[in-house]
Amino acid sequence: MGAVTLEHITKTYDKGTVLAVDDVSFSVEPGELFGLIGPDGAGKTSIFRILTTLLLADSGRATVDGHDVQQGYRAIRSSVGYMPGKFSLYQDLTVEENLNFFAALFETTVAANYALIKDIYEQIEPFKTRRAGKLSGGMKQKLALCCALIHKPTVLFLDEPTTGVDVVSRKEFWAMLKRLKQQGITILVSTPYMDEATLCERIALIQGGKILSIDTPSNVITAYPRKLYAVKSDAIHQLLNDLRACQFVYGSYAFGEYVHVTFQQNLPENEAALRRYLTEKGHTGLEVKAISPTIEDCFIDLMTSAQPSQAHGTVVR
Ligand SMILES: Nc1ncnc2c1ncn2[C@@H]1O[C@H](COP(=O)(O)OP(=O)(O)OP(=O)(O)O)[C@@H](O)[C@H]1O
Repeated sequence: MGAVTLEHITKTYDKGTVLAVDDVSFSVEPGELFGLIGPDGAGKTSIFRILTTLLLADSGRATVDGHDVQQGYRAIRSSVGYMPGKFSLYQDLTVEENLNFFAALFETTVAANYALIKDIYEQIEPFKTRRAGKLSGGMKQKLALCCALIHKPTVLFLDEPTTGVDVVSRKEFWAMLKRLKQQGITILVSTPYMDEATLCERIALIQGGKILSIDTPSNVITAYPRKLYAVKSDAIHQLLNDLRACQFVYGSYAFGEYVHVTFQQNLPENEAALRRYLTEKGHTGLEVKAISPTIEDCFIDLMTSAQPSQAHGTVVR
């Protein structure tokens, strides 16, 4: 049995008018580092709250560590670690006091489980007498992770742990997760950052409460069904408009300094035809090159397959 299983979980809010989680099923294997990847409002927090027994699903069944989220909620609460998306520690308590508090809550001590948090705690130890509210984003995140780990959980739920954290701290954080995984902890992590997807062993891409794909990041990329091009010209806004109006273009969206473009059909003559079309439209400084898709491109393709009207979206990085 998976360390975490969801079968047809559905969750609505506001008397059924807001569908937050739509018939979601997946399982996470013991010891796996599994990512739930999707934009704001996709349903990630709702799923985490259901799995950590803080929220009841409308329908479906879910288990964590073999315990049903409804009948076995006590067992789940004592065996999982949860780091919510919003900073949830006591701002007025010091680093040390927060840690001791969470240890006491689980009837253990910091000393008893120090080995598990040592690597992470050593980085914030110089600030152990500082109030949590006065820590930087990266340090708050490390303290929250220590508190989530202090009772040696078997499954760790991390809801958007790197949101609002600087790039260096994000990198360090993922390195910490890898080390935790090596200790046999199952980790379910959510993130809106598509580039973090490749750091997970398997990912579920989620949008509008629905799972679009579940696989390893490399399989998700291999399954990308189209040839993808990066296009640039001196007039990027005009370029977006012209691509949108082009009959043989399927999708186009801004991606950094380029526009990513796919075609209605994967034909060898597409590239030359696009160059001709854009030159006739008066574009200068034109660059058209075939590229490999990223997870973000895969996400956009899966999303537009579900809703073709969104083929010409705008992604700003
Ligand atoms: N308590 C609530 N009442 C009404 N609607 C809610 C509530 N909580 C979440 N929602 C709605 O449910 C949908 C899914 O929200 P959820 O927080 O689960 O997504 P998320 O992927 O975690 O996004 P975010 O990072 O923005 O929290 C959104 O449309 C959200 O507005």
